[in-house]
Amino acid sequence: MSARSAWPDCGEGPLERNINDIRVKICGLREPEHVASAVAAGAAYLGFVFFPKSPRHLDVPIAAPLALSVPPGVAKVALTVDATDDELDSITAAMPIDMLQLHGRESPARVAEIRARYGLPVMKAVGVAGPEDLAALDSYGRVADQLLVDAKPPKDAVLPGGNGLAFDWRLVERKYWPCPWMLAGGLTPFNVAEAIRLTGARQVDVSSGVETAPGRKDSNLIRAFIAAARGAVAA
Ligand SMILES: O=C(O)c1ccccc1NCC(=O)[C@H](O)[C@H](O)COP(=O)(O)O
Repeated sequence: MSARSAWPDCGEGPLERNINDIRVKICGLREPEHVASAVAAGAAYLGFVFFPKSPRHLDVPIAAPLALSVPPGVAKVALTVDATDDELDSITAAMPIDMLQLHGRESPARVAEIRARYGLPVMKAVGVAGPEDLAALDSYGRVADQLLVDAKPPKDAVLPGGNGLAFDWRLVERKYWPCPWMLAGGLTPFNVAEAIRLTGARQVDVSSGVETAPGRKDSNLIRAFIAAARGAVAA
């Protein structure tokens, strides 16, 4: 993947993909079985969470073999929250990572700094609850390789993401930013097609919606989500 190209090279992946396909990211994977299910079902990105307060958190020595098991063509995304350089160093030194997802309060300057330091594409998560949140997407869109347009967490939430909450998709209906973007927040196998149709998103991200309990992924739900997303037609 080139530095500013946010699109992983899917040409040599286990599944042939069309450039027009909806790209799916399954986030918060912890078990080899679920990594394999997501890959076989056609996920374009797999997310590994490095945030100790999360039920999806992975210690680096546990994450490394999982990341190494991912075939070429499927992007491995390391999700961190306001990580220090030391923390990012330890993740990137231990396993092959294709993209860094920043899910904290990283400033645009910090996004640019991380991008330069690691030479990896960076996806910045931005929480949306109302129209006042949209300006941040413009500013981060100028420094990040991708935007993750996610639901803003409730004020008392322990997690800054992965809360299974949706926002009003009409806020981002047919919006364009300076870089590619991914829709997230409360997506499930049952609503993802409607979310794609309404927003025009070409990429979607899910965590809670393919779980039976926080942190417990389910292969059937993963397959159902990917099939529903890739079957959706964004008008
Ligand atoms: O998933 C987590 O536990 C998590 C922890 C800390 C920061 C972000 C986290 N997840 C972010 C994601 O990428 C989720 O996929 C995204 O927020 C959507 O989550 P969900 O609404 O649960 O599908």
